[in-house]
Amino acid sequence: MELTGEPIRVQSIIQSGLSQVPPEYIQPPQNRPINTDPTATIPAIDLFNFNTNHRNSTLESISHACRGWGAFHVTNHGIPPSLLDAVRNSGLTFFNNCPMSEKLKYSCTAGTAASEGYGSRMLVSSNDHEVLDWRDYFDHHTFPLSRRNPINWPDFTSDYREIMVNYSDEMKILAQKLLALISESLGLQSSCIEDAVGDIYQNITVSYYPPCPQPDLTLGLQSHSDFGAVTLLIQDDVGGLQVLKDGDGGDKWVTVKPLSDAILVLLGDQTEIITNGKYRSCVHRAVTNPDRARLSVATFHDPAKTVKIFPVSELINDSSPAKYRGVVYGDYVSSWYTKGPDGKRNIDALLLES
Ligand SMILES: O=C(O)CCC(=O)C(=O)O
Ligand SMILES: [Fe+2]
Repeated sequence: MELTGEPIRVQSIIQSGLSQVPPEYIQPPQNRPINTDPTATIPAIDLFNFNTNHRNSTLESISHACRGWGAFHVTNHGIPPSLLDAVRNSGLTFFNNCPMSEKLKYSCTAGTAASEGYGSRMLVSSNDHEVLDWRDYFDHHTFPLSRRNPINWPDFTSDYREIMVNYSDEMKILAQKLLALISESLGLQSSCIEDAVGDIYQNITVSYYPPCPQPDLTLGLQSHSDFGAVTLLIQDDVGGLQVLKDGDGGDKWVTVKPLSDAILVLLGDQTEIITNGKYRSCVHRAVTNPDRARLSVATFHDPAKTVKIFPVSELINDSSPAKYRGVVYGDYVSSWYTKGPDGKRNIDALLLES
């Protein structure tokens, strides 16, 4: 999602045989991947295929995970493991086997935020101190259907587009079911959060993190929270995703250990606003390693750019006044692209005085 300049793919840097990362990928000391807590594990919630007999205990687990982490794994979610594998394999085959000259034909448009296609760098700015991510990605526009045009996606493997379409459909249904459970876990009508979001805009980003010769100095993806409603993420067995967890001894980074066939649910900033801060969006980042390329697939579910998001009235009262001012989603996204997260959660700009 780089907005300016000639794109450089991280994979081509590594293919050139460099033993040190170029200076623009070196993080300042305070952002380097230290301060990890090896003992903590993010919650895993068994959805029992949405069997209503388990609903109450599931709601309780969701409430707990959303308050404490803003992230949790789900198992028995109803998506066939073969589809998760097919998506991972299709992504890996594209990044590993498709020649760079072919991949570049899909380059996303420079100068346009979140444009569809093959790219690198998470964000931009006019800020000279910007540090780049050790990551390449492919972004797919998938919902509403008017945005979905599989002709823009790779066809390096003959079933790539079909698999992505299938995955997109399944993820949207799962996201809707999860938003219903998340609403109910707050005592709200099951449609509450989805009603606030409106028509779901879905993007699927396949991220590829090449091996990095200096993982202690770099980040695959800098610290951020996703700005939409909910992200569903799968990764391969390499590992490298970390979530920020608060605790008595201060904030610590916790590695999300790959859990076979599970899907990671990450709450985004709009869910934090809608729930008036009862549930927090999850701050996360990706670290690199020197040995193996890593792949993840993040499916974002967001409001339309024109929708105004604000805390739902049911969660506002005298003892819990509105915490955030309303924001037009498109304005929220543009402010992020203009300023970048810059160590501060973007959402904090919306905090009302209490
Ligand atoms: O690669 C990962 O695990 C994280 C990806 C991510 O956070 C994103 O694309 O927003
Ligand atoms: Fe993210």
